[in-house]
Amino acid sequence: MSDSEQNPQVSRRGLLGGSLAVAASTLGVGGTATAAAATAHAQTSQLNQKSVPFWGKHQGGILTPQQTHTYFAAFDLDTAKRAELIELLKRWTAAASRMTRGDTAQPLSTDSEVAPADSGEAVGLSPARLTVTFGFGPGMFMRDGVDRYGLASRRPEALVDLPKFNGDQLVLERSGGDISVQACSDDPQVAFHAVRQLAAMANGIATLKWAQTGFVSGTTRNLMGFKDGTNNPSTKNPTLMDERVWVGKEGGWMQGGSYLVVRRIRISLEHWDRTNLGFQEQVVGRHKASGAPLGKKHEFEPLDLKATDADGNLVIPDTAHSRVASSAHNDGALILRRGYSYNDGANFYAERWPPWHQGIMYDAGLFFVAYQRDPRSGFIAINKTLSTQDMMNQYITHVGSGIFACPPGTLESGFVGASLFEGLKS
Ligand SMILES: C=CC1=C(C)c2cc3[nH]c(cc4nc(cc5[nH]c(cc1n2)c(C)c5CCC(=O)O)C(CCC(=O)O)=C4C)c(C)c3C=C
Ligand SMILES: [Fe+2]
Repeated sequence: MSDSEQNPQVSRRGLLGGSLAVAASTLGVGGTATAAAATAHAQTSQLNQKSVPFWGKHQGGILTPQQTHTYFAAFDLDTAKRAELIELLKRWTAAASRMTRGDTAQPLSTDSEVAPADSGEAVGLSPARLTVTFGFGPGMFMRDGVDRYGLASRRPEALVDLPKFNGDQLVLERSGGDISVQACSDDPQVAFHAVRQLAAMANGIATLKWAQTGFVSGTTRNLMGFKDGTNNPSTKNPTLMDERVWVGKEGGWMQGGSYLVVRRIRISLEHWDRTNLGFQEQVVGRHKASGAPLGKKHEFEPLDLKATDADGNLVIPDTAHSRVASSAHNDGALILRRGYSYNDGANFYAERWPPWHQGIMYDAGLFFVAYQRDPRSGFIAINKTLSTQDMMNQYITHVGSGIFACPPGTLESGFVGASLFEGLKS
């Protein structure tokens, strides 16, 4: 978390919006209802106008309370020159710091003979808690056996290539990437704007490989209708975050950073929606309405993995998702999940076997996002178990994937990832 992240500041535009709203309520002409509405508006504005500081010990967007929208992008590097890569990271740092405080990506000129340095769709909008989180994929260190930037010796041991998991149906066009950029904001237009500007500024050095949008509701229910994220480790516990999310001294230049694993997981909503409520709850291991573990009343009660019913059967089935993913079932593995639902429309399908069904299938599911100190004892350990034991596998398919080393946060004098290049011979 950036140092001042727990105390987000109201941006310049936020102050303006808030004070205008307060002024409206003071001038209030229509009695209490109008005043109350204006106050409510002022409060909403205050909330939406908040900006999350960009500079700090850790990158924003990891422990930041989850924003409602994401625009994730993976880039491939085209340049063969380290200096150009560094130049890109410097440009991106400056632009991201500007945009997170509600500014344009680059200063605008009034010269009508040149294309605007910012596309402009976020002008006048609040940053809405925009964070931009950068990560480095394996291809930054070595691609096709070539050490393009003299960085191979700096590839962290923990940045492994993800193994193929049981049931994976990964699409290359939605997987991998040399650099990841994840913009999160409470305003989807702001999130897209941020990535769009960074992509434009990368011209000639890096190109967009794939992108994914996502959303989450205030109730935190995913597209299966279940509360998601309940049993996440608490981001309010700094000792736990240091143990499980932030890379420690062992990581060298990555100290203070974190490893990101993303998976585009398609959910067969048509199949799920025809599944009885009772079986849905068995699959997840939790009650649908309350989010409580099976056999319990409240969402945040701990899972009792040993509990049995009157017939001696496990209350939380041995293949229920919550059990199979739990720390207790995975040698203590723990990750910080920050996933988003995605909805990319619907596709026509035609089966080529009797009785030759045709129809429309949603392309929707979960854009799974997880941060951890070490993916080998985090995502990989848990997903090895899930991919072979989870009852939910009847309904989900992993179709996209990526792993990235997200460097520590940046000081105002530096740039994102600066520690990676320290002490390198030119
Ligand atoms: C490898 C890690 C995980 C993948 C992949 C994954 C996919 C996935 N999960 C849901 C919905 C839920 N997951 C829940 C809990 C949960 N999931 C994981 C890990 C992965 N999930 C963990 C570590 C946990 C916590 C387990 C525990 O200790 O209790 C839940 C229950 C509520 C919660 O705690 O968040 C839901 C619901 C979907 C739909 C999905 C793929 C599409
Ligand atoms: Fe899960």
